[in-house]
Amino acid sequence: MRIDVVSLFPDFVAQVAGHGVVGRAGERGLLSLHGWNPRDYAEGNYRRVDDRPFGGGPGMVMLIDPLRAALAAARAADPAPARVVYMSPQGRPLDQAKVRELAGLPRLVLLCGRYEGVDERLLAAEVDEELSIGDYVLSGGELAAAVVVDAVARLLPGALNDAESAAQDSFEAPEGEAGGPLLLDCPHYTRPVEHPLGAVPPVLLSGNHAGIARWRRQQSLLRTWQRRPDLIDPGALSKADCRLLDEALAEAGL
Ligand SMILES: c1cc(-c2cnc[nH]2)ccn1
Repeated sequence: MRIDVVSLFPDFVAQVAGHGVVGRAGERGLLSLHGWNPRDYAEGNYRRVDDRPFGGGPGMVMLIDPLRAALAAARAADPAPARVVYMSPQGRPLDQAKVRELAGLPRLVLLCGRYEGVDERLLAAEVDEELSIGDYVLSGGELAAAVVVDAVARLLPGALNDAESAAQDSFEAPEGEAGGPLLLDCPHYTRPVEHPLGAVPPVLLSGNHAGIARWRRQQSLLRTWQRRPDLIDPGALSKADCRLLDEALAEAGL
């Protein structure tokens, strides 16, 4: 998979590409990451990339032409069709389903804005979709683009080792449970068994794999119910999950 990032801060791309799962995906030939700086396509002595907003108001707006030229250069760098995504608070919230969709594409171009944003005419003409990583304003789209790059890289076949894959799966709908709820992860524990901060739940020390799987599922259901009830459609829960959740709620006195 190829990801091109259009940004006024190209070293940002190198930072993301050089570490962890993204770096390893690059080393394994699973992902190539490229940066394109609109300032390289800006004209005039000052190579302007922004200007004052029509209608007045604070801040600056990114100009159409440098962005358009950088996008054209990115598109032309590879024959595969590219999905152009603008990282913006006005975008659709990013979720794991969208990450899975993006990870299945041959190419992705991530457009990062700065200042007050980008001239709307560029967005209308060049952008396929806008994505938000949350309801807050950042200094620019680069950190949001890094989130997309990391989340997508983790889903590329061969990017994760076995332990990492297992951890990743805990956030995915379990295989074979089509439409099963996306649940929050269960609690995790490691040595020591006894600690001033508390003990490890005995079931995890029991060696009873079925019992451990049941406890983990129940904890995920309970945690999701308590922290992100929006992720659970009670009518869509399996009978087994309903029983587990009811039991956990009763035990918790909820
Ligand atoms: C995506 C992008 C942004 C953002 C871009 N520029 C300022 N904030 C915020 C949230 N999700």
